[in-house]
Amino acid sequence: MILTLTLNPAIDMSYQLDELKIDTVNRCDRVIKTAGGKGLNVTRVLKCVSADVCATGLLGGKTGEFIEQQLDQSSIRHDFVHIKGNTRHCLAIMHEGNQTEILEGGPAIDEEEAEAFLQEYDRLLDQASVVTASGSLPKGLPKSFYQKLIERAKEKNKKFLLDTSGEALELGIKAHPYLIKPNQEELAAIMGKEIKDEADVLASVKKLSETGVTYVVVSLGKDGALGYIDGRAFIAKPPKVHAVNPVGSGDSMIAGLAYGLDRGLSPEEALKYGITFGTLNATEEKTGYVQADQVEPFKDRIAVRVLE
Ligand SMILES: Nc1ncnc2c1ncn2[C@@H]1O[C@H](COP(=O)(O)OP(=O)(O)OP(=O)(O)O)[C@@H](O)[C@H]1O
Ligand SMILES: O=P(O)(O)OC[C@@]1(O)O[C@H](CO)[C@@H](O)[C@@H]1O
Repeated sequence: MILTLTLNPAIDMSYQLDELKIDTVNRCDRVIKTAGGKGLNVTRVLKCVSADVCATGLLGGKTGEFIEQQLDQSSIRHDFVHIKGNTRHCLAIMHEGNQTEILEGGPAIDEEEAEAFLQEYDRLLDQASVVTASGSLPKGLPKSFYQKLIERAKEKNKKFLLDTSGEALELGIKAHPYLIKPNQEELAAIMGKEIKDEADVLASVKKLSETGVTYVVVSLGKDGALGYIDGRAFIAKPPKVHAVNPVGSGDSMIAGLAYGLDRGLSPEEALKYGITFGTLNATEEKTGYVQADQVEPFKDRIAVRVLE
């Protein structure tokens, strides 16, 4: 079973506008509301391909109820800890080929809620083979929270895939997760330097792997991704597609990596699933969605180039 963690979920509101006008009224007829937050996007994509997946995290208020209803309607297994605060909304405005996002900070978590989550996590961990942890940490949880979750997963020999940024990522790396997936911008932030080309990416992933992360994947948007494991580097590139809504493509990539690793596939094959899910998601209007029948034919078209 793949266990997905969403500690700061959201109702994602996606608005499609021909033009975003500033300092005036914009009216929108094309609105999609989704049970979101990065980990729930991962979950939904895994459900699209009928993977054995369970979603957990922290949810509260009417917004939390809406998310649970959506998960029930999609027959997605979930086991969230209920909190006193209200789960947040996040806005993504698609306009003139751009993606403008406004993300609420979300509710604050108290000590009792954090402890309740840890107990639930330990119980679910026993049933999982792969764990994905995605997104920002809500207020109230220490920045070392993912680090703690990784340590617990490692004690039980579970593969932990961490997709976050900033201090939560830096501290998480100290616990040696199985996989991290920064994009180019996040990589530059962790390394504290500009990442201009493939050589910079390669030098950075080597440094990161020396810190004890087993598998480093750097996602490169429409150019695919670079993977580094056991001293081997490879770039996987998807064929060109018409992108409609790339929101959640990084999350879909995590879903594909988890899907491949859960099935015991090689890191290269798992990355091909990652790119397949990421790219197919970008071609859909819905966030965190792929069409199952497109997966295998698309995966066969992904080119992998070994760098060293
Ligand atoms: N515009 C696009 N066209 C085609 N494929 C895309 C596009 N954007 C993303 N992808 C696919 O999704 C994967 C992950 O995307 P990206 O590198 O943008 O991750 P990310 O920055 O974490 O994404 P996000 O935070 O928007 O979910 C890419 O490796 C690629 O396969
Ligand atoms: O605030 P976070 O947790 O970093 O990001 C939240 C978020 O922007 O990420 C997803 C897209 O990847 C959206 O579904 C969601 O709203």
